[in-house]
Parts: sequence; C-alpha cells; structure tokens
Amino acid sequence: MVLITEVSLRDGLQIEPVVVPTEAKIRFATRLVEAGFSSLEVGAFVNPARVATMADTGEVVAGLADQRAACHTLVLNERGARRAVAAGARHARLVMSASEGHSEANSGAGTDEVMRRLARAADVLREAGIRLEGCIATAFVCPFDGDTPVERVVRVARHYADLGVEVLHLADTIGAASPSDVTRALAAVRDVFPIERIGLHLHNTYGMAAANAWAAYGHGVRRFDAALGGLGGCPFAPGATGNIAADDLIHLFHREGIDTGIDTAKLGPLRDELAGLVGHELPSALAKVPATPAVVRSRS
Ligand SMILES: CC(=O)SCCNC(=O)CCNC(=O)[C@H](O)C(C)(C)COP(=O)(O)OP(=O)(O)OC[C@H]1O[C@@H](n2cnc3c(N)ncnc32)[C@H](O)[C@@H]1OP(=O)(O)O
Repeated sequence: MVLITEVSLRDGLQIEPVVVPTEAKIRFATRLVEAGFSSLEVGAFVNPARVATMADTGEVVAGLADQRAACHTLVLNERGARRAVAAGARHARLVMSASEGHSEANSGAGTDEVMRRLARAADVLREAGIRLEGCIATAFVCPFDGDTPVERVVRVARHYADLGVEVLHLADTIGAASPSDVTRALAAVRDVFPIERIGLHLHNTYGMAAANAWAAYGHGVRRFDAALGGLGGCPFAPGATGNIAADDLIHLFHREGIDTGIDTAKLGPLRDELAGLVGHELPSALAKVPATPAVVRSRS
C-alpha cells in the first residue's frame, strides 16, 4: 500500500494566474476524498500578497473539517501557525528550503533565520495539538545554487526531528533530481527519520519524476505527493513545472500490483474538473490517452 497525498489545491494552484473560488476548492477536495484519497494538501498559510490564490486557506480548511481525509496545509512562520490554529487545522506541514538561494526567494530569509521561524511556528502548532510534518524544498537541486549538498538536507531533517515532526518530505522543487540523487539523499536522512516516515514530493520538469518515485519505492518509501493531471510548480523557483501527475503515478503503482486505495475510474472526470477550474489542459500522460480499462486497472 502506498499513501498518495493529492496536492493540486496547494502546489497545483499556487502557480496558476486564476484564483479558484473557495466553494469550488471545497467541492473538488470532497470529490477527491470520494475517489479514495485519504490525504490532501489543501492550501498554504502564507502571505496572500505573494500567493493570492492561497488567501482563503483558512476557509478551505474549515469547510473540510468533516472530511475523513487528512487535510494538510503549509506553514512557514508563526503568523501562518496562528492562522492554522484559528482555522481549526489538525495537520500542518512546515516548509523550508535546504539551499540559501531558494530560501531567500521563497521565504524572504536565509536558512538559519527560517529555522528559528519554524521553531516558533512549531511551538504554536504543537500547543494546539496539530500534527506536524516537515517538507524540505530544494532537497536535491536549487535553481539558484545548483546541487544541494546532502549535509544541508540532513541539517534541516535534524531540526524537524527536534521540532516534533512526524513525517519528513524531501521535495524536488524544480524536478531536476535523478534516481541516484534520490538514493543518496534517502541514505543520508534515514539516520534521522525511519524510511516509513519519509515521503517524496516530486516534479516532472525533466521527465524523471516516475523514475525517481520508482527508485524511492525500491528503497522503501511509501508516501508520495502528486497532483492530478501534473498541475503545479513553485512560483519562486525559476524553471519549475508541474508535480508528478497523480493519475500517472497511480497507474504506475497499480500496474505493478501496488494498492493506492484510489478508484481510478473517478480520476478522469476529476482531472477534467480541475482542468476546467484552471482553464487549460493538464499535462499528465493519462490525460492524453483514451480510457482503456484493460490497461488502466489495478492488479492488486
Ligand atoms: C517550495 C514551495 O512550493 S513552498 C510554497 C510556495 N511558497 C510560498 O507560498 C511562500 C511565499 N512566501 C511568503 O508568503 C512569505 O515570504 C513568508 C510568509 C514565508 C514570510 O513572510 P515575510 O515576507 O518574511 O514576512 P514579514 O514578516 O516581512 O511580513 C511581510 C508581510 O506579510 C505578511 N505575512 C507574513 N506572514 C504571513 C502569513 N503567514 N500569513 C499572512 N500574512 C503574512 C505580514 O503581515 C506583512 O504584511 P504587511 O506588508 O501588510 O505588513
């Protein structure tokens, strides 16, 4: 069994020029849950002047309070943590970059300062009983600084462990990692988090996301972020394109006889709905092929 966190309402939408109405976000998240997703990323408590489409994250979280799925949101500072608490969030994902260049572009501060901010944010979140996960952006390659040394990744992982983070996510923010990069980083952080508490957040910029996911699976990783249709990208990382497509990744696992708990028959209509919300076609492989039940099936 693999846990796929569907991130289109956060990472998917954050790079889109349209602001999707709150009600449409809540409706789409509800349908994702009906399709079998038990974990979603639904927004980010960040400065709305920098990412306008995340301004309603509090309302989205509140609107999904009755859902049985875990609804995750990003928190990058104490202000964001207090907003998460006020919205009644039960899960939060701390985020910081491993590299200095992306940290400055994304968070407006270097990594030392962001570590201090996240410590204050984690205090607020823990106090409210919110479960913490931690994401390391640019864990493999930075668009400004180049390859990220694994020592920088391990340093952030240790900080997260000290803050009470339960699950560590390594993010290939610009989709430039290769399977050996994934192997190297996993080997380094496994001393800090056990493999069952490590997830991968992949982008498909250079077409290597599926290879990276499969390499990680071979090392024991069972948690993956993915966005339906391959929507997404970081607005503060030049050259970043879409997330690994949830529909393609689920197809890969199902063909390999690995269960995801997702009903693939529901993914096509959901992908169409998402394309309608953002106003353009989505780039996943499955978006381009006709539905062929003999191929798109679970062997598990
Ligand atoms: C790799 C990824 O894909 S991560 C996801 C994409 N990246 C993001 O969403 C991060 C975007 N960045 C940001 O939102 C900001 O840089 C933050 C929240 C990380 C830090 O903000 P800073 O600019 O350092 O905060 P600072 O304390 O200087 O405040 C600047 C303004 O933002 C506001 N602000 C700061 N944090 C928040 C927050 N969490 N929520 C709402 N407003 C905020 C402040 O009130 C202030 O507003 P003002 O100008 O009206 O006075």
